[in-house]
Amino acid sequence: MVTQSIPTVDLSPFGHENGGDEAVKKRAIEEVGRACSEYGFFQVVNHGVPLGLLARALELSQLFFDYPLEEKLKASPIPGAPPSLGYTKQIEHLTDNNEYILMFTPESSFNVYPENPPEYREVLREMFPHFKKIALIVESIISQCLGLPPNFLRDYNNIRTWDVMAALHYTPATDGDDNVSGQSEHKDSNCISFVYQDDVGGLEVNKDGKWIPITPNEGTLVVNIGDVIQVLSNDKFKSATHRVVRPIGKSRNSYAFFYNVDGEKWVEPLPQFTEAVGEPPKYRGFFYKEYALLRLKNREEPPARKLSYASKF
Ligand SMILES: O=C(O)CCC(=O)C(=O)O
Ligand SMILES: [Fe+2]
Repeated sequence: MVTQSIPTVDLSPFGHENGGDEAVKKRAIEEVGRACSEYGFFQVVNHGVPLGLLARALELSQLFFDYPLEEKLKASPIPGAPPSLGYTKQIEHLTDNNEYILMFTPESSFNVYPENPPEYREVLREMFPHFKKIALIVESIISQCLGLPPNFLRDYNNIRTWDVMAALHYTPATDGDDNVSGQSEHKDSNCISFVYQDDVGGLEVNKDGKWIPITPNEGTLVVNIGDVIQVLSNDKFKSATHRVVRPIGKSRNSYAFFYNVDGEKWVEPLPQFTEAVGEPPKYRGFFYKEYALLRLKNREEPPARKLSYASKF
């Protein structure tokens, strides 16, 4: 049996300030386009995020999450701060068994950092702008493979205050555990997500009803399309369903960067994928903050276009 895997794209030609081989770039853009319409997922190598930093960040996560709960709770979110920045452990009775630290851009005063290990705070702060940089590159590639100008999504989505980074930890499943879920199946509501996972594995993407495991590789970042791109592109690119399965006997650490749109942003299928090509919009428009709130409460899909005349279209 051939094991399916998601496509891997080399980003080295995009790292140059003044160019990079145009033909190689064009091929990479085509590959990303195929991956986004077939899988909603791909992997990138030569992404420019220093591998030493990623490795150190995973080590520090392991040290932090190994502390007693009491120590970890010292980094609890400030009550009322959006959206629970700092350390959170999923409530025991929930299906998903994970704990995490969330942070906004290092400039944000809402962030709550762990005091220990002492180096952790600086490493978390250092990681964020690297993810942001790679997100801008991938965003431009996605604009191009949607047939839009390279800066289209960047101009549409120019407020960076809703980007979120998560350091995630999954406790090991035990033999005979009837729940091995780390994160149950879901789609990401944001624009584009980036995941760096340790060598334990467990991230899986659903394609045509089958779960494809994403094999960890220390040089690789996983990229997936979120609901915002699915809606803007009127389903040209799909936000793929994925999940995390907890491996037996091994704890797992990962980092996720959720490249987002601002809460005040109005999101609806772009005319390029509707009027211009004679396709009806598949979604009605929404302010992103309303959708983000809805997704916090439940795991609904983007609001489908209602067929009644009373709807927006
Ligand atoms: O931990 C991972 O590998 C993926 C996390 C994820 O899918 C999410 O937080 O939305
Ligand atoms: Fe996700």
